[in-house]
Amino acid sequence: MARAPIDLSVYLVTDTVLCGEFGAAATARAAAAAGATAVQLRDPHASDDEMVALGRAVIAALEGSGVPVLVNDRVHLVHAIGAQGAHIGQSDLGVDEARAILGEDSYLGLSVQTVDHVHAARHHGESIDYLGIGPIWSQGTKPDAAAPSGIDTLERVLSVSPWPCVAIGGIDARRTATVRATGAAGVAVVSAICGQPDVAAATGSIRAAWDGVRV
Ligand SMILES: Cc1ncc(COP(=O)(O)OP(=O)(O)O)c(N)n1
Ligand SMILES: Cc1ncsc1CCOP(=O)(O)O
Ligand SMILES: [Mg+2]
Repeated sequence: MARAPIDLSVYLVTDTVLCGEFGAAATARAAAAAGATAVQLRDPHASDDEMVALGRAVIAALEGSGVPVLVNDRVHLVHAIGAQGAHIGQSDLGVDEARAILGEDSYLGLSVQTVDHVHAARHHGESIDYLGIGPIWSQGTKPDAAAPSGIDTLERVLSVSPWPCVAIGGIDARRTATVRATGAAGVAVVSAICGQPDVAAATGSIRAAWDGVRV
């Protein structure tokens, strides 16, 4: 297994609708320039063809940045897009199936909501690169998400996880410092970046909060 560790500190998850006319590709580029370290392409409403076109546009926009792109759910599109990995959840295809599609060189993230989910995934070992935990706080981006779990659940999952963990759900610059204090590897953010009037400034404030810089 030759995958380099992935920097998850400021992890942008795109939302095509929220990004609006500015677009997911321009959002990814502006966010990367302002300190986002990873991008997840997430669009539950897009067809596969639309997802491939969007993904290629995001990859092109990020060229030279070194920021990896991971595809939400649609693992079968990762290679067509030229992405660096995928993110799956408890209701998606399984880790073994995803890893078989991806091969050994691509990143794979898994969503968990509970400590039991971590224990159930433990045998996958190095097939998984990181966990996404959430929603931690109330959020309006994913209507079918579980109820917010609170920071206590994040701390409990962190205490048993053999993988780096990112928190997701209701995270903005103010809450980023709270997440960092738990020992998480990063914050995954949708609406605090996508559709913001100044994407670079919004990302920069999250970056600064993660880095502990007072602004
Ligand atoms: C980083 C990160 N963490 C969690 C999720 C949620 O994944 P999932 O539960 O599979 O829900 P969908 O995003 O697929 O609707 C995520 N996407 N990213
Ligand atoms: C994709 C996802 N998974 C759990 S919550 C969520 C959406 C988080 O969106 P926001 O960052 O706008 O709260
Ligand atoms: Mg999913």
